Amino acid sequence: MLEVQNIKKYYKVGETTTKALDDVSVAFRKQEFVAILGPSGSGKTTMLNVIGGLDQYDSGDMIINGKSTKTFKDRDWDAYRNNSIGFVFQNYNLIGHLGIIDNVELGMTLSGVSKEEKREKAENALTRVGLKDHMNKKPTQLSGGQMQRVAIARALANDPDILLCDEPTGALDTETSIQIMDLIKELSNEKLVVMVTHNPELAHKYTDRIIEFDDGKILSDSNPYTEQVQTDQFNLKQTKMTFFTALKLSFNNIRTKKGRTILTSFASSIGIIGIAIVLALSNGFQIQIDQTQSETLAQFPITISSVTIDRSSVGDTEEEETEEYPDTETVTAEQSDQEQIQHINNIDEEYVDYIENIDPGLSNNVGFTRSIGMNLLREVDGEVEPVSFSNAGSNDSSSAITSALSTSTGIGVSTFPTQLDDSNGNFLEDNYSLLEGNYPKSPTDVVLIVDETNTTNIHALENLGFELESGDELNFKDIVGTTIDLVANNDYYTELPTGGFVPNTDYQSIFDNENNQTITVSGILRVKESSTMDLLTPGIAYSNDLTTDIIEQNQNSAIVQAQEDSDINVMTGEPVDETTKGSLMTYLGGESMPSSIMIYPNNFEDKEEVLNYLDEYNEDLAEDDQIVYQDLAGTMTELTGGLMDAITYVLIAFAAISLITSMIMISIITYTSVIERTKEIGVLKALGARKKDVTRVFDAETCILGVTSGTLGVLIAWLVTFPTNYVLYQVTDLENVAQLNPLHAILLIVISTVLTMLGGHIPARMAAKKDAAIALRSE
Ligand SMILES: Nc1ncnc2c1ncn2[C@@H]1O[C@H](COP(=O)(O)OP(=O)(O)OP(=O)(O)O)[C@@H](O)[C@H]1O
Repeated sequence: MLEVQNIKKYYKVGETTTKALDDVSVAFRKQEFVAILGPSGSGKTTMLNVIGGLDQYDSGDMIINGKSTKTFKDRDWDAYRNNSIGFVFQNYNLIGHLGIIDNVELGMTLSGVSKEEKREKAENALTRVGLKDHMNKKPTQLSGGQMQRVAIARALANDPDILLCDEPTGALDTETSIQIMDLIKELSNEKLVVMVTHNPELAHKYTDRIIEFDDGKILSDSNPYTEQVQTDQFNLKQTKMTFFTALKLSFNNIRTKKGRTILTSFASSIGIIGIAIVLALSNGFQIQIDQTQSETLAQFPITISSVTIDRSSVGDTEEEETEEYPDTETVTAEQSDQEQIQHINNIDEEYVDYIENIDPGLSNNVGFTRSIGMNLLREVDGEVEPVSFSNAGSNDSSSAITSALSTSTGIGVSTFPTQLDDSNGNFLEDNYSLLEGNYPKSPTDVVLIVDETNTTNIHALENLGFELESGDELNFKDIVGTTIDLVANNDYYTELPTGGFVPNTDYQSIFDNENNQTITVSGILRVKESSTMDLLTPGIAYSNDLTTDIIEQNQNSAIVQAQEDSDINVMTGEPVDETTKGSLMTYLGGESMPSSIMIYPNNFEDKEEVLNYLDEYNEDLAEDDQIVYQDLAGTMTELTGGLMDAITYVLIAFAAISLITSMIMISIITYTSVIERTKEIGVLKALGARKKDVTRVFDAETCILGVTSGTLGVLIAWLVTFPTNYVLYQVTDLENVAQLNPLHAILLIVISTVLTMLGGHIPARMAAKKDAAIALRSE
């Protein structure tokens, strides 16, 4: 059945070598009761541990059912202990946090026996040792004798061939000892029982065979046996503990130290709480910022002006190292910084076409600004007078600033955007409600824009010929239907014999000209409350088509032709430079290209694609030919977004420090737990647990701790968001700023679990490496 041949087991500590087993050879029968007797330190326990596969011999061989164990790997030894061996120890070695039945089932749990079978076998074993009525107790609720019975039941439960008992009655009184010995004697009728004892009397009374040990050698053997050659096939069923079993085992253990677990989880959740709150706040702030941005910034279009600033070139200009306060007698001529970053966009027909081809799904509205002068006349109270669609007062300098602002921001314009796709909504109808009259139907229909309080610019009305004081109220009907004559350049300007031009001042006669087009104020529009595109400045607004029509009509007019050929202002006779001439030509309608283009993306998200589309145009162009656009909203978003990100990262970094601290703490706690559970590790190993299984038990424990602390952290952080939001609402009027993203919450729990498991894994590995024999000897 079992035979050891020339087994040696030496322990080397420092200089001294202890020969615990010194060339021991002995064979055991399949069924007998063997006592190993000997003085303390003679090697009895070592012999038992070697036979039981808890300790490995240095040299020699052990043969089980004819099979040599020389080639045994760790997992074979684990399986051997689990399948073939039952251990009974002097001090019982029950696992305190498990119930009696769980202790008995443990070996079977390790080998993956089904729940029902396990329970049945455990109950049978407990019945056999006479503990049927105590099955539901905890080990601590039993007497010493009863505990040893549980240990015997545990050893029996998996029905091993060999029962190894190390001084099973050593801790018991005489009467209880007798009961236990009777029980073991009974078991020896069906199994090989090897019992280590100090007590020769007990050995002689109960056992069939006495082997005496001294100094690691066999002194005598009362009933030697020579093993016949066995042909039995020796098969081992590998043990395997599932992670779930490990979890259950650890959960039971953790349950016995609730207070410590709660405190640990809370302490290690602080890092998670910190990160979760930072994330919740930054998430909420970002949502607020994004909302505000997409609401308010959507109206900031992408602007393309003929003269613009090339931001990308800021800082590009090569600053030569120039000496300060030099002694030279020369002056260096250099362009100003502004000039260096100024970029002239050559907006030509090709580019305008390119813009008009933007996917209407991305941006359906494009505004073109053409600073053109219109020759307008209106009959007021029987008298014809010149009027204009301008908001400028008679001596108003602010209008220049407003118009400069509107060309760069796209807000406060008078030309409503052109729709790229007519079938898809209508800019005016979507954003402005009609108070009176009609939405414009033709290019010659203009509208009066009023703000939320039905107020419009007084100059807009004055310039149309209405006589008003500030604060006066005008009936809708007095405005809607007003007609204005638009006069062509050729009819409006008179050529002087000198070649100069002057506006004809006989308004009545030009007014009666049949060539004139009639412009009608078709309606009064007010911006809708829901509108995110409040672009038009209060006053008269007209379509881009009207300006292009006027340009078409006037492009070949006499005054335009004359101005084109001349370097003096044909109206004033003053000499003009290129730029002034350019704006003069534009004013007279001689320039058909817009001075600026504003693209209004449909929403904040589509803007990126529009920008890509614009970038594509520039791809193969030389730097000077590129069209540079301004994206004011983008610049602002980058600023705020970047700032928010930076703040978030810094705060998370701080919170992460506490996460690392808690990770270290968990390692220490796991380490303590490993020390505390050393005995348990020994027992698990004696029952056949693999290294992996032991690691698993502790990994499972840290896993539970990680999940608990992560969940606790997220839960606390979530609860904290309520008072935080309340306070923030009181202080800033912003609602629900702190919002814990569920995805972040889950991620944090996962991070907490992974980190704590990482922190606990090293102590867990240490536990697995513990020598089973040493672990069992520990107190
Ligand atoms: N892990 C170890 N490291 C070093 N020496 C050890 C180790 N384990 C046992 N020994 C030594 O091996 C010898 C045999 O020890 P063992 O425990 O087998 O003796 P024993 O006969 O069972 O003694 P006792 O009856 O007191 O339990 C002893 O001298 C002991 O000091």
